[in-house]
Amino acid sequence: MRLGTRGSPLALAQAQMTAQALRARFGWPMEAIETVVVQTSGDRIQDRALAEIGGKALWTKELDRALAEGEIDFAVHSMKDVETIRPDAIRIAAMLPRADVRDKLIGAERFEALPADPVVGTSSPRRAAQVRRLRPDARIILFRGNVATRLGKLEAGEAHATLLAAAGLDRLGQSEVGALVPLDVMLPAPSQGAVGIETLGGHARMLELLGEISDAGTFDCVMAERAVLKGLGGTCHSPIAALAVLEDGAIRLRAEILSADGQETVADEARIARGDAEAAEALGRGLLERASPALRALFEA
Ligand SMILES: NCc1[nH]cc(CCC(=O)O)c1CC(=O)O
Repeated sequence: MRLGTRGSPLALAQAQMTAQALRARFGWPMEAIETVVVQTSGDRIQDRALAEIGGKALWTKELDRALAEGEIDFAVHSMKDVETIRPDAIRIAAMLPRADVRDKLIGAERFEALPADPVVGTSSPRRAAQVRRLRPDARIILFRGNVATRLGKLEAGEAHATLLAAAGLDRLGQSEVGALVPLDVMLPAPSQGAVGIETLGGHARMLELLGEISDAGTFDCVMAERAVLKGLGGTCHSPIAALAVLEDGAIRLRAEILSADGQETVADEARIARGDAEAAEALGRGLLERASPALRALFEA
């Protein structure tokens, strides 16, 4: 079976986790799964913000094509990097159990410990807005590239601090890096910490096999967060955070949108049934209805 993945160290680590989960579940030998690395435009273009160059499709379109053309049987993605609306032929077949969903601050123990007028490197509109909410004196500079590249920029003194997902650091064996940011300080991006596996909707055997290693709780929570994004018409231009967690058989869903300067936050929370995408979408739409015209405009681009 051929597993398609991007070639970044994080993507390769996630691909290995997925291959290992399949081998363990079915008792397959090492050679049963071949890893096929597909370079994506997102990996090639490093000097501009994702939002500027075409959004999340840059991480998926080459893998989508490899699936469609039968070069790979399934593709492994960070769910955070997978657009809300997928091509008709492609199905999210499974998700691995979710890791730590929180962000980590690297460069200081807490935001309050940063010097006056701190320079913070990130390319995420959500993180930039959440940082500015806490530290209006912060200056945000663009940090892109893989995890090692970003840590290298920090090391080189280009910024006082940066933010990375704990999940990515953990998967790269760098759990000791950075300080966990509490959820009430920074609600994570929709789908943060989740690894998803896609295949063709017409590939029945693959859908069935992948279903066997899927974590149903993670799947339902991440789908709820993606539905919030859909309700908002959100893209990677928009500062959006959402987190769903299982609670007594249902889902507790929290979400917020922020103005770029972090001075306006609209947040909401609801208990919804597992699988109720409509309720999650409605929560997203509700945020927009309560936003100022200026904030709403961020979502109409
Ligand atoms: N946008 C890049 C990206 N996509 C997924 C992760 C981390 C792993 C995850 O959230 O599952 C990262 C890096 C980061 O935000 O630190």
